[in-house]
Amino acid sequence: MTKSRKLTTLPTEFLEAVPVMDVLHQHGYEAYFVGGSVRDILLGKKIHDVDIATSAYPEEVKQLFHRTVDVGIEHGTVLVLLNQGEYEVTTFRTESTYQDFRRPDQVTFVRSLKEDLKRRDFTMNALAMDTTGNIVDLFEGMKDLDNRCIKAVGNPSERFHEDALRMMRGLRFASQLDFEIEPATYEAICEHHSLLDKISVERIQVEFEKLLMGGNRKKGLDPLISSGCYKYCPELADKKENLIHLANLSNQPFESVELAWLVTLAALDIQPAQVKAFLRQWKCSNELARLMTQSVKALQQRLLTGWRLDLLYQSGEKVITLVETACPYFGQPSQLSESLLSYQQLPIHSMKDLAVTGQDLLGHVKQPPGKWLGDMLNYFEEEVLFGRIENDQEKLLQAADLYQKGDN
Ligand SMILES: Nc1ccn([C@@H]2O[C@H](COP(=O)(O)OP(=O)(O)OP(=O)(O)O)[C@@H](O)[C@H]2O)c(=O)n1
Repeated sequence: MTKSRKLTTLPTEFLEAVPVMDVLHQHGYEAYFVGGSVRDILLGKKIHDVDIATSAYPEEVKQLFHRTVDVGIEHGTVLVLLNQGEYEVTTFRTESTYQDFRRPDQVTFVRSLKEDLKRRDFTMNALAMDTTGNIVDLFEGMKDLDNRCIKAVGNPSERFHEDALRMMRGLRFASQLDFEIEPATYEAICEHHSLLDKISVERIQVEFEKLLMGGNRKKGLDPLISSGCYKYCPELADKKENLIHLANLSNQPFESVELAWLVTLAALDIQPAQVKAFLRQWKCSNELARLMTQSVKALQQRLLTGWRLDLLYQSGEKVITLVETACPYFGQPSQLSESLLSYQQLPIHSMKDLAVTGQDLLGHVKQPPGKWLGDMLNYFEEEVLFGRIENDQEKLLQAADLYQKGDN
């Protein structure tokens, strides 16, 4: 497929954007599809959004369309609203000086497609496609796609000095696309990994998660470790051995980001009490941190001794499902349906399921509300869960009398 220099049929995502490009053409400007969508369509993958690059300057783009939004005008990007769609149109540009290794210090708008493609990270990302499906391939991107190879455009050191994140992007593409990193590009990553020091955690996190979620994770993790890039990922600098362990687990793709983090945290031997601090360094959400704290704890126990009743109860279906799905990565078969059944068969699933409420107890015991009430409910919760008292109102009220007498 990638041998062809022309796509015979354009998918809808591209066709819908053609009217935008037609307007640009009618006014004498060039316009092409560029970036990830061109790469992905040539690989037969699903397209997210299409990016359009043009020789028109941002102000010129804005004059041609009734409805536009300045989404990143300093970098040349204007959002064009046409018919029912929204299209990012970016002026051809060069990015000359990158003093902070992050963002181009100086964007220069140019009229030449070649100049624009030449500043892009990898040859497979430096392809352009016109509205008829013709591929413009100035840097042998098609050959590299065919060879399943990630190769920097031009001099890799220059590309990584321009934006150090590109090294992490290269590793994540290796995992996502199941591609090899070309030797000179890999060597430059080894040489320049410390430039990642300047990159924000948020951007590294995005690439790391994509790497974990890729179809061939090992292909991204191995060079992440061997190149030294891992040292610039939060909290991983002294985790080389654990990362190797992670890379050598089953390479079965993760079906969710939560599962990816759970297996990663367990392989890295992060203890439940450390999970929150660890994920905070990664700028992950508090919600994920809470879920992972519970899940790491439950996974440890599941792998060691199997589920305990109280842990099933505290975990709930979401954590049980995650943990069971993680088990095969650590050499234990998943017992998802059995564990969910055990959970469903618990006598209660929360305190709300108790056959008595706080109000019932207040009415029965005839004591002003106080700490005793919470203690009693906690006691009943445990007794009912472990089957020592039946979840029946009458039985619980009798038990309340005994409890009051200190007879529990
Ligand atoms: N650090 C970067 C980021 C992006 N690009 C260029 O900008 C395009 C669009 O970038 P982006 O949307 O971030 O990534 P994609 O390559 O489209 O991949 P994906 O959508 O899978 O993240 C890339 O293809 C590449 O040509 C680049 O050269 N250097």
